[in-house]
Amino acid sequence: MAGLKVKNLTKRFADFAALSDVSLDVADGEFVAVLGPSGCGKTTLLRMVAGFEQPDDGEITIGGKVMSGAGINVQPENRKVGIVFQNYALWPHMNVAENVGYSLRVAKVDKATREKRVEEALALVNLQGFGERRPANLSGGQRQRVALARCLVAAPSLVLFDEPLANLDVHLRAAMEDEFAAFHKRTGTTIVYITHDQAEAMALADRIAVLDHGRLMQFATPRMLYEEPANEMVASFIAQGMVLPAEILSAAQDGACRVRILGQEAVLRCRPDEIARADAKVCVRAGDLEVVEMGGIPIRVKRSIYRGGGSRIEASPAERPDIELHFDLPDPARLEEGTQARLAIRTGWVIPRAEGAVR
Ligand SMILES: Nc1ncnc2c1ncn2[C@@H]1O[C@H](COP(=O)(O)OP(=O)(O)OP(=O)(O)O)[C@@H](O)[C@H]1O
Repeated sequence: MAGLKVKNLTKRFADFAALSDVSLDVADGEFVAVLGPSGCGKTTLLRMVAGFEQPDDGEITIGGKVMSGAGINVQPENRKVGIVFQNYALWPHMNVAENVGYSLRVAKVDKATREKRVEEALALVNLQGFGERRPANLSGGQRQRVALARCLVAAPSLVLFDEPLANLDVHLRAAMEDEFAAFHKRTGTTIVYITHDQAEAMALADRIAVLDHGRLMQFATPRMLYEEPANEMVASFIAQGMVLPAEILSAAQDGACRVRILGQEAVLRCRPDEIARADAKVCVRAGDLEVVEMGGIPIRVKRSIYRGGGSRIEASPAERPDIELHFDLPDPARLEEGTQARLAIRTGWVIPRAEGAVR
């Protein structure tokens, strides 16, 4: 296995920058997800790591060896990078063992070694004994596991997953998430997992790199992204955070500061270097808001959506109809459309000053 270092990577298509100055350090054996909205540059990054595309600037190192960089361009087949695609494209006329062993046959590996390595690869994905089956007689999840075994048989030093679950139904996705997590634990393979599904990234990855418009917004653990987003993009992208204007009334003390938000004072978590300022933005989440009888922010309910066991309420501050708030109201409480209520902010995070800060 091997780590991956991406340094100041830039890729332009004509004068459009698909990736700008992206740096990532993936440790040996780490599971990293690359997450971002459509068109943010995920696939471009993956294609460059795999060697299908050359960067305009920057360097890619795998296992300590420079693969792309000034004057260097190691061919894809020599990078020892395995890729599992969304569209697993198994040969329908070959059985599972033949599919998995195909690259070894092309490389003229002898039959006995081939059979042993195919058996080992199938064992890694929990498909022992499936060698004789045809792809048509497998479930979608089993086919995806064959695709994984086919990539593992070449003993890659790094495995790239390109939205591998995008074609599967919800139940199968959950089961495959468990499979991938178990596979990673069992093998310690270094994994870079491309997805636009944040629940998937949160569930699987040790760390997540959030991309937007070709730039790295934040590279941190799932918990850190949720609790301490580095900028407004990450705050609103992860778990539908609400970004609200605020005034910081006191500098940070023990990781918190006093803040005025929509006329209400609250104590929020913040970076240790936070200072009093008028132009701040804070991130609050549905669970940070609570309906109160007195005080709080006066709101008007716009919509109530029943979610089983409670409702998701969408509302706006009475004084600021342009701002969208949402929170969950457990049964039996009800707040119908047009109702007025009051909301207290129990906690939240002061978004750091530096735009696009990366940690
Ligand atoms: N060969 C190309 N020529 C011109 N523009 C390209 C090319 N490949 C990608 N792009 C552009 O670069 C940007 C990033 O594309 P990329 O496929 O990396 O995004 P993505 O994050 O993988 O999106 P999605 O989740 O929709 O697959 C997009 O705006 C895309 O249109």
